[in-house]
Amino acid sequence: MAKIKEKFDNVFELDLGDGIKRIGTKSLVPNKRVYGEKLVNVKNTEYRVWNPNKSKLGASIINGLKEMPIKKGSKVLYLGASAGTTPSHVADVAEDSPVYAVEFAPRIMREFIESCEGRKNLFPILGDANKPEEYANIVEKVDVIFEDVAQPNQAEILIKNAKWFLKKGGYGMISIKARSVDVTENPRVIFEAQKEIMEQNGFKIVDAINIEPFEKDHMLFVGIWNGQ
Ligand SMILES: C[S@@+](CC[C@H](N)C(=O)[O-])C[C@H]1O[C@@H](n2cnc3c(N)ncnc32)[C@H](O)[C@@H]1O
Repeated sequence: MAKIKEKFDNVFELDLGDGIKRIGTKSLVPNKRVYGEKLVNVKNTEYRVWNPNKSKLGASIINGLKEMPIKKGSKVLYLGASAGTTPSHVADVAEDSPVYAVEFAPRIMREFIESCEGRKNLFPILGDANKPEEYANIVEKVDVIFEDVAQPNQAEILIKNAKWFLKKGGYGMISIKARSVDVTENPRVIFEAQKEIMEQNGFKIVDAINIEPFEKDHMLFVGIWNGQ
């Protein structure tokens, strides 16, 4: 019999009795898988197992994220939605609050739109995260910006979007892929440099998680926005 414990708001530790550490979110759309994830029923509630190999946010939670800024009721701007793996879990956590999810590749966007079916709080936006002004007519002020775009200017994209959309005291969460910045440089040097860009532009970094072994040379930073 599976056991369940709430780790963070709307994020659950699932014990399926096999000794493997798993987390999950309540299925907002029961019986619907987004990326082939396992569905587990406990006491008449269905949970989707959050696969850390396919989600950097999932990996960060397994690897010891201190606090989860995305909670029930958080308004979220998600940059780099891809086909919706992590955005779907974020939408489960936010529950009845909007998650605006930006993706710039039209082919992936079509898959993402399918995964949004039935999810009343997940809003797909075809757009370039470098140009927040282009979706400013859709997105409102948010509590959290989550970014996973794997681009050379990752930190700058977060700052640009924070200036438009992040509430003062809100959180920026960013997955930094060292190889997208510079394949030849030592990843630690890149992480420090990206962190410094955030600190010099209005973020106070409060958490930093290395997400190996799930993803090589990736860090997740969490920062509080001072509002500029
Ligand atoms: C690593 S994948 C994201 C995976 C996704 N966050 C998840 O966990 O399910 C990065 C995505 O960011 C998108 N992307 C890259 N640059 C972007 C930009 N400037 N604006 C919007 N999307 C972008 C890519 O097309 C790709 O789908």
